[in-house]
Order: sequence, then C-alpha cells, then structure tokens
Amino acid sequence: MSGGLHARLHVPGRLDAELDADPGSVVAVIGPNGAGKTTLLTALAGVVAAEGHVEVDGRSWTDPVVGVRERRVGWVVQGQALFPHLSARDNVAFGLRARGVRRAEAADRAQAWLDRLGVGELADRRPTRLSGGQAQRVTIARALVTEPRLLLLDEPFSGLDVGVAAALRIELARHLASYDGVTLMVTHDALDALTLADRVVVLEDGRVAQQGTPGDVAARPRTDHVARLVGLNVLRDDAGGFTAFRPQDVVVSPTEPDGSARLRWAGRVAGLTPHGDAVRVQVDTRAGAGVDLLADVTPAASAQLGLSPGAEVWVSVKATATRTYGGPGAH
Ligand SMILES: Nc1ncnc2c1ncn2[C@@H]1O[C@H](COP(=O)(O)OP(=O)(O)OP(=O)(O)O)[C@@H](O)[C@H]1O
Repeated sequence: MSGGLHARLHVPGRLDAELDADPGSVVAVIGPNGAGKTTLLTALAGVVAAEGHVEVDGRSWTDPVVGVRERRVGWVVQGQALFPHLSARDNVAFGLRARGVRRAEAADRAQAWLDRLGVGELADRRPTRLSGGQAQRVTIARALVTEPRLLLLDEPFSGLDVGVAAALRIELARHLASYDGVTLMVTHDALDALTLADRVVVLEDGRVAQQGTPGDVAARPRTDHVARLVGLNVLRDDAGGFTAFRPQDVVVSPTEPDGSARLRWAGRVAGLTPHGDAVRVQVDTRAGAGVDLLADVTPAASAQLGLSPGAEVWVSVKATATRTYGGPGAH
C-alpha cells in the first residue's frame, strides 16, 4: 500500500469514478453543473453512501467502514456557515474539542491557525462581525486545525470579492505548498485549476472524462466544458479525435474565404462580448454538436463587418493554427 488517496466510488445514477492522488498533491475537480463534483467530495467524506473503496495513507476508510467523524477530512464547503453563537476562535477549536482536546490547548491551536491565516486579531469576533473573506479564512483554519489527511475544498473562492479572493488564493497556495495531505478542490475557475492544482480531473455525467496535468488538460481539452473554461475552440471528429484552435486565430468574413489550407464553416453570429482589447464573436456553425465557435476580432473589424446577432458570416482557421489529438494516429 502506498500513501495518498486511492478511491473507486459508485453512487448509483450520480457517480462512477476512480481517483488516485499522491501525498501533498492538489487535485482540481472541474466539470459542468450536475457532473458529480459535490457527490465525489461528500462520498469521500462518508457523508453520502457510496459503493467501492477509499484508501488514505494506506488505510482503508471503507473496509471496515470508517464513520464520518473518524475520517480525517477537512471541509471547506460552499455556503458553509460558521457557528453563529461561537467566536472565530471557538469555531476553529470546535473540531479539536469534539476530539477530546482540552479547552486551553484547543484555544491555543485555534489561535495559531487564525494567526497563520492572517485573522488572529479577529479571534474573539462572532461570524456576523466578519467580512466574507475573513469568514472564509476562519473556515479554512477550522478545516486545517484538525490536521486532516484529506482536504476538501468546494468552490473556496466563490461569493468573494475579486480582490479578497485574490488575496485568499495566495494565502491558500502557501498553505497547500506545505500541506502533506491530499487536497481536492472543486472549482469553476480555470485559473484556479491551472495555478493551484498539480492535477486536474474533469468530471462529466458522473464519470472521469479526462485527467492530467493542468497544462495538458488546458492544451488538449476533451470536453466542451473544459474547452470553454480555457477559451479554446474544440471540435470532435467521428473517429474520436479532437481539433483545437484559439479564438484569436479564427477569421470572420462576409463571404466564403479562399485557400484550401483553411478549415471553414458558414454560420450566424450568436453573440458578441468584449474580451480584453478584442470583441469575442460567438458563431453558431452547427460544426460541433451545437457548440458555437469563438472568434476574437478587433472592434474596428467588428464594425466593418457589421457584426450583430443573427448576421450570416463565414469563420475560418488556417490548418497550421490547429492542433489535433486524441484520435487514432493523432497525438
Ligand atoms: N441528494 C441527492 N439525491 C439524488 N440525486 C442527487 C442529489 N444531489 C445531487 N444529485 C444528482 O446527482 C448528480 C450530481 O450532482 P452534484 O451535486 O454532485 O454535481 P456537481 O458537479 O457538484 O454540480 P454543481 O456544479 O451544480 O454543484 C446530479 O444529476 C444531481 O441532480
């Protein structure tokens, strides 16, 4: 048996997934709504009943079944409330007290974690007197104080101001770097998956659709969801291969473009949104299972082409600007 996490979990109708993670690694779990991300986390924690097995640090949590309270899991869950009647320090100390740690020691250890997360001076405050970012830091301290072997983060930055989330991201990255347990982080944010994680697991319909390093998953998405997250156009061919290209390499023209070395599609403009200095044009081409292609054009070109929703256009991309992978003979 080796360390880290080994899990195979089956929750009928909701999840059928196998997962391995090295000690100290951070795994981002991404996928569309309803893909099974929360089910995966709750099944690992033992909150949701699952068939299969879970092994952490060489110890089975499923044979015999280890109860929810005995699993060494730290939770930071979306919308999870702190106990309103307890101070920040007592909130953090709670899990230690429940494990029989004496009051004074629990308070000291809680204070040390609050200090580490930069909210030590707020230890006596109740949650209603904390900002969203401060409360999330207390929640993270509460998850880490019991020294879990599995840290489960479900959208840890959602609902926070951009600036607050950015600061917390840096803080959390620092803690994760020195944490030797396994972290699983559910996120809808491509940047979090790319910057905080060592591995990315893509769930779709309760199954693992793809996994790999963040760089590999971002460069070679195999699901529409990931393609959209990382801002790539990805088309699937009949042989199971994929063709990916960047929106900035797509040319929009009023008539069919010349040149045989271009892939081209006729379509209609489905939407226009600002994207950095460019205009991101969504074109419904019926090219790939109802997925719109994305093209980035300059505002001047957009005006010149008279782009507006419903306009008929051609989109094309040089074959040399595309990358194919995944199918037979491709890589
Ligand atoms: N308590 C439940 N009982 C039965 N089915 C459920 C329950 N909770 C979720 N499901 C179903 O299980 C599937 C996976 O849901 P889950 O909440 O794990 O997805 P998710 O990837 O976390 O989605 P989101 O991004 O929307 O949070 C969905 O089809 C959902 O409808």
